[in-house]
Amino acid sequence: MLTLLTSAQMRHADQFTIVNKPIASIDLMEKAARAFVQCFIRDEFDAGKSIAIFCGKGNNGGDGLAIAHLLLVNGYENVKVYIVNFSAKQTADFAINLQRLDESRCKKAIINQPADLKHIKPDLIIDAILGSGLNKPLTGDYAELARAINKLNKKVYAVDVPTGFFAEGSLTSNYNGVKAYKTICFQRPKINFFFPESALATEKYEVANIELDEDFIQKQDTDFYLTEEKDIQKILKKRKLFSHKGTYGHALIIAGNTNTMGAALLASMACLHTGAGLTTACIPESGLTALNTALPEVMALLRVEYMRIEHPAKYQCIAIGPGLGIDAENERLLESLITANRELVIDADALNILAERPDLIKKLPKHSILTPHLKEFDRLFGEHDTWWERVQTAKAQARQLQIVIVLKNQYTFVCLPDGKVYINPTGNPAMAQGGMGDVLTGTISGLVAQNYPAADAVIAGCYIHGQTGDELAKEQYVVTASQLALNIAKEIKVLTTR
Ligand SMILES: NC(=O)C1=CN([C@@H]2O[C@H](COP(=O)(O)OP(=O)(O)OC[C@H]3O[C@@H](n4cnc5c(N)ncnc54)[C@H](O)[C@@H]3O)[C@@H](O)[C@H]2O)[C@@H](O)CC1
Repeated sequence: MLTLLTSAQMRHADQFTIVNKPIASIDLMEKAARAFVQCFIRDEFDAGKSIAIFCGKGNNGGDGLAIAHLLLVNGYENVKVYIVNFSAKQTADFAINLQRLDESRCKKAIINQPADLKHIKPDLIIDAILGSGLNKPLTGDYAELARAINKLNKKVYAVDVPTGFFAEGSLTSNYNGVKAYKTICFQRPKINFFFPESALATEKYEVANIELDEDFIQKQDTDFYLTEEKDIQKILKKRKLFSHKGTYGHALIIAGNTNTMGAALLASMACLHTGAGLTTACIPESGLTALNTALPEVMALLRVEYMRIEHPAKYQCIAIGPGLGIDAENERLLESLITANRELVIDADALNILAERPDLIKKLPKHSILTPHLKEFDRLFGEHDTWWERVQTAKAQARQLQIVIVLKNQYTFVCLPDGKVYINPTGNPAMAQGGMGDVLTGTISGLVAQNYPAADAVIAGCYIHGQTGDELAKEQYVVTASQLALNIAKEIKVLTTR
């Protein structure tokens, strides 16, 4: 798990490295500039392009000056630095790099006001005006300058963070900073890169390693972690010799209705391909033929019969919700399962039923797993203006109710009962189609059935689900839910044998 740090924590990591490595602050800046240039050159190898580097007078600007020098050294002829002179304050490292640049043949100009930008027509822009030192929203000349840079409509590479972008905390939808094509940030991604509103500030990001003290960084107290492939490899177990279907658990998927039987099929299919020993789908009678035809390995239990079962102890996992419908009978069923105090995987319509029954939310069995998307989440826990606020609520509810909340998005937030948030890095827009959530529920259920603890099942389930989609998207414009379900077993094999 990669710890994700706030800007203040990153500053501590910088300082710790400077004192303990030891390395002079100016040399660390040089290292950052080198790391940036290495990434930049990989993308933009045409040394003939004209590059405008906008530098503030803090350390972000200091990086920009060092980058200018290194680009010249690397044969980029048309580099020009624009010093943004809106404040008299400058840092010591900025001053040293300015002196170094004065001694080189780099072209330089001063921007005293945003209007000075009028006649600039570069091919590329590097934004090093304000970095992680941002302490208030952009106003006045800075906001004006950001607007003018955006109006140039050029490819912008941001150093560490785009000017005006807060690395953590609530992001508003009226972002007024520099809009970057790519942000090359140092050592760690910023927490806010995983929040949807960041799309207004940067299309993508790349992390450049500047050799800060990793031990120190990993030990920082944080609520945010980024899941890595090696974490999943540690979680997943190989199939055992002499094992049989009973070894891998029995999952009950309560899903589907007259017009939504597909959801039950998709969740059951994913559960099967994730490796549950037995999968039973609890469905309405109208879905029997479909189930028996499409998924011969899955057993059927008619919903009316299930109503009579009082002790669902024979299942290692019970999932409820995909395509379920929100009628009174399903509400009674959900209530009886919650009252039986068995941990559940709760999705889709079961979440919608819960949203109408706050009394049931309070009684949710500990270690239950909720998998809402944005709208389902807000129905459950109230409207939120920003994703940051939404994730704060998810963290608080997961802790208070001692449940796992899987807040689904491009980067899914897995909120655990201990208050920690694990951000899932896999998945892609080709997966944005109906049925994907049903497949995720089935994947998580398959792992719970195999006796993985709730947190492991969810962290691994989200990763496998996204990774399977990423592999398919390499060759496809869109990935359908059933294709994804069918490919899960292949991806788990890759993860357990790599
Ligand atoms: N040794 C270090 O600390 C390292 C720092 N690095 C760079 O340093 C950056 C951080 O540098 P700084 O802390 O000097 O800060 P910045 O260069 O981001 O900002 C400079 C100053 O701008 C002012 N400011 C903040 N918000 C403003 C606003 N809305 N309008 C106008 N002025 C505003 C603040 O007073 C701040 O000190 C990182 O993003 C990174 O690029 C890298 O060189 C790696 C090493």
